[in-house]
Amino acid sequence: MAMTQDELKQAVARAARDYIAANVPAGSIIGVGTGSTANFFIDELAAVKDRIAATVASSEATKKRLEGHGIKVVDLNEVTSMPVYVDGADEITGNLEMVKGGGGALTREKIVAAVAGKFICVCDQSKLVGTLGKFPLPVEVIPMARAYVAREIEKLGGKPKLREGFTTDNGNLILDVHGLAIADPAGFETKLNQIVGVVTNGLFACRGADLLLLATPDGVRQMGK
Ligand SMILES: O=C(CO)[C@H](O)[C@H](O)COP(=O)(O)O
Repeated sequence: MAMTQDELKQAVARAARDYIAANVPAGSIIGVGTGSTANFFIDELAAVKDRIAATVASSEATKKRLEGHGIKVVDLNEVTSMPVYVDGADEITGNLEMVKGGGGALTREKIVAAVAGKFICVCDQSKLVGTLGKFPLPVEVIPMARAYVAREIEKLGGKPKLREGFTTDNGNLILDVHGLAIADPAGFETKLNQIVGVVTNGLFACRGADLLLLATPDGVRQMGK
């Protein structure tokens, strides 16, 4: 019988847990992402929680779920060394460039990932794409800059749509940018960051993932290292 998407997410979450148990020194601090795949990972991490010192959460939702399992969560400012950050993605290429932020946690995700030695992306095979941009690209904006940023994004060829009724953990808004086919992810990431009022965009290409664990019906494939 074909595996469901949730079964694939569960399988990749287990593979990430096993990777940590085998490769990350005992007593490490682990960065943890946001979303449904990250949630499966959190549930798996609970089984090896005695091996890790603590975690850093990329959202309030993740913090709540980690603490629900009795896993310690610390403030990123207390952390100087974090070997790995584990998170999902909305899209990822074979070069391990990603679109993230479907759950709206992109800014904290990018910050926690920046501190980590290695970004481990956990996905089911539906997320692997040739070109990024079919999934609307989330851009977090300061509320007073919303209309200006939207006009500037239109000049770059995107169609921004305000995520209605949504406020980020940082008190900002999300514009989801439709109609993109992103040929140069790192260049476009940098260009969007130049627009005044943009806090973060959901392209993770200047710093992409280091290792992709990709769940397929034939098992979990590894790309990168
Ligand atoms: O970037 C994210 C949240 O901001 C998630 O990693 C991304 O949306 C993937 O989520 P899921 O695992 O639920 O498909």
